Amino acid sequence: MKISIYQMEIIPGNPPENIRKVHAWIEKEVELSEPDIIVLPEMWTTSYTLENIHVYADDNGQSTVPFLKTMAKRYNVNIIGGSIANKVEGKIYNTSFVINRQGEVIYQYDKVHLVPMLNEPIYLEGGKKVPEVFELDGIKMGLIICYDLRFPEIIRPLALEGAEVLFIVAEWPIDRLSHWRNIQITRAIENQLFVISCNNVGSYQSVTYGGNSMVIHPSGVTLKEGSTTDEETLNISINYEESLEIRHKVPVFSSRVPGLYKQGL
Ligand SMILES: NC(=O)CCC(=O)C(=O)O
Repeated sequence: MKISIYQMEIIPGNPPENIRKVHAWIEKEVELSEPDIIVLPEMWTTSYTLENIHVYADDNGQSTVPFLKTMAKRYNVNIIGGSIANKVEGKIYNTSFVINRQGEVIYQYDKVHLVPMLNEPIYLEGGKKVPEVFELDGIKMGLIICYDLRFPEIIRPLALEGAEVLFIVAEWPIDRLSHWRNIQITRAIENQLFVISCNNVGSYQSVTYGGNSMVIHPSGVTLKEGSTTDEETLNISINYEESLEIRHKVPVFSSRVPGLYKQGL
C-alpha cells in the first residue's frame, strides 16, 4: 500500500487558493508516486482562522467534497481528506471525509475532542459519535483528528474492531511537538497498528505549527518523519499485515481482561 502525505503550508482563510494548491499537489503526486492513499492535514482549507470561520466554513462540504470526489475518481486514488470547517444547520464542525477510488464518501467523522488551547470549543461544535472502523481496498482503518490523539479510549476500540492502520490528521503546534511525537509512538505500540499522521507547517497569528508528520510501524519504529518547518511530501509503502505479526509476537489483545476494566469512565 503506497501512501503520500501532504505536510502542507495552509494559506490561512483562503479556501479557493488551498483547493487550487491541493489540486496541483495531487496531480503532481499521482504522476510521480502513483499512491493508493493520499492524506491531507486538519482544517486544510482555512487553517485555524476561527474568528472568521463562519465566513470560510464550507456549507455541508459542498465546495470541498465534490472536489475530493472528482480527484479520487479521476486519479483512481483513495483520499483521507484531512478535515474542513463544515457548517451543518448553523453549527460548524471539524469534519473529515474519506473517499474511495470510485469517488464515494465511505466515511465521515466530526472531531469529538475540541482543543481548548486553540479556542476551538468557543467557535466549533464537537462531534457526537466516536470514530468507527472503515475499509479502503479491503483494509480496516481508523481516523482521528489531532487533539483526539490524547484520548486513548477512542483509539483502543478501533484496534479491537480490527483496524490495522490509524490515520491522524492534524494542525499540531510546535510548542507541544514532543507530545505529538511521543504519544503517536505510544499509540502505535499499545494498539499494535500503523500510525500515519499528516500535520501542517507555517504560522497563523501567534501559533506556529510543527510538521513532523509521521509513519510509525506497529512495533513502534518510526519509518518516516517530516521536517519541523518545511512543506513537503512523505512517501511510504507499508505492508499492513505486519501488524498481525506484531500482534502474534506480543499477544496484548489476548492478554486483556475486559471484565475487570471500569466501563463508562
Ligand atoms: N488542532 C489540534 O487539535 C491541536 C492539538 C494540540 O495542540 C494538543 O493536543 O496539544
